[in-house]
Amino acid sequence: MTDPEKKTLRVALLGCGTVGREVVRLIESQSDDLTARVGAELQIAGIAVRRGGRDRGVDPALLTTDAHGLAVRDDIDLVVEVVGGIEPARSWLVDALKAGKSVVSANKALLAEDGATLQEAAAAGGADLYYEAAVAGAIPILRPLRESLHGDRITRITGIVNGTTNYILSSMDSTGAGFNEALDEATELGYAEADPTADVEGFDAAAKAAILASLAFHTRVTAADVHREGITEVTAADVASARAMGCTVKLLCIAERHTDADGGESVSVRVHPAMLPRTHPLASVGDAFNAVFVEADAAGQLMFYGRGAGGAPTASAVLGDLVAVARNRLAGARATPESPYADLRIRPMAEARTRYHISLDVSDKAGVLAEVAAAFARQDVSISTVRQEGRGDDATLVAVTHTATDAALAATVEALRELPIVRNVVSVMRVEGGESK
Ligand SMILES: NC(=O)C1=CN([C@@H]2O[C@H](COP(=O)(O)OP(=O)(O)OC[C@H]3O[C@@H](n4cnc5c(N)ncnc54)[C@H](OP(=O)(O)O)[C@@H]3O)[C@@H](O)[C@H]2O)C=CC1
Ligand SMILES: N[C@@H](CC=O)C(=O)O
Repeated sequence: MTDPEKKTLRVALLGCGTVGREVVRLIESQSDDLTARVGAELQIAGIAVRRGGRDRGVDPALLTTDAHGLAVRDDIDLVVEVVGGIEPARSWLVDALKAGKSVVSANKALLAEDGATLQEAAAAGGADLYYEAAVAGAIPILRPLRESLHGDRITRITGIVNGTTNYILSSMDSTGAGFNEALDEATELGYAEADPTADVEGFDAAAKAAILASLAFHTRVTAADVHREGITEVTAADVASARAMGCTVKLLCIAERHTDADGGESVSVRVHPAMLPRTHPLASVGDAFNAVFVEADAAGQLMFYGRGAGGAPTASAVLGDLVAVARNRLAGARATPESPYADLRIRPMAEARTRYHISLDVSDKAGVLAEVAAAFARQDVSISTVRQEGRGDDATLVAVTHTATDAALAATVEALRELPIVRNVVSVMRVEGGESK
């Protein structure tokens, strides 16, 4: 409950791990400044963790293992959730919001799976729900989409939104590090999720892609609507092959607005590794940095860049939201939530227009090229470049296509697998940039 005399807002912190610890540090170390910016003191009234009895460098009297009890306690004004996962976090936040507590969350998995339920609870409780930290760590991207670009029409978002996979791919590219070694480093640095499968299999990026697409296109996109591929199949040979083409491999999230044949609109949202020309603005985004490239009708192209993972960068975004919800609360106001009014059709991946880089082990005989080219032609897929590496039994053909539907490209790969002269389809990867759709 807001104390009008003392002007203190009481904060329940759910989670005290990589991000939570930094939230505590920032609130404590900037206490006076935050009080001046908010107009009231932000006081941490309790901290929920899973395992009690550990020294966490915080006042032990604040610790509890009853997150739900803390979130709905009468004296709590603001709830910060930095635990992660769907349940029990959803139940805690729904009950806190219905009880009128303003909520700040970094939980992209929950927001992408069931943001609608949280928004309904926020509306029922007349409370704020802010989640800037859920996408791209410290980078302010959700607020620009929700506010600054609200008068424009966004057509496309291309992003690197997972720090762990970008760290792994950048290390493989620049130092030749192995996949597992780089993943261990990313985990040690606090970038990876509690279960890093969420990072390397693309679930984390897909959740962020769903949140970005929902805000950019004013429609409901959930994680289940996002085509998702991770980076576990990316090999050192793929990275070297990309390098030979003047490209680098990145895990991209791509959200596009389309005009359908009947004049209506649809959106496609996908996450997959892709070869990107080194001249592309996203190609130079290394380490655990993230970047989001936004294209809009009037604004043109914008790029948002910064630290996308790690305790302190993420806590920076959490604190920004905390100040915003605290101010709203003092003003007796609530931010107008984004409406999914556009209700756009979600296009399946098969309809997306992409390009493929295909590497084949072939028998180096006369007519091989013609047979391979015919397989592409049967699917109406046009080849942009083709080159042969090696000779005889070691011959490899590398083909890069022009843009075609993903369905036609996938069918081409299946047809190539059936050709007797193709010993092995060594790798298939999409290519982004460098050609209009
Ligand atoms: N790390 C990052 O770079 C970023 C993380 N995020 C998101 O922020 C959230 C937190 O991430 P992070 O700090 O890395 O995660 P951690 O795993 O480091 O911390 C999670 C915290 O939640 C606590 N917790 C887990 N289950 C419960 C439970 N049932 N009841 C009470 N407390 C519980 C844990 O307690 P205990 O300490 O006892 O285990 C721990 O303190 C996630 O949603 C993540 O996706 C967003 C952007 C970046
Ligand atoms: N595991 C995530 C953390 C931030 O969202 C990542 O690597 O980007």
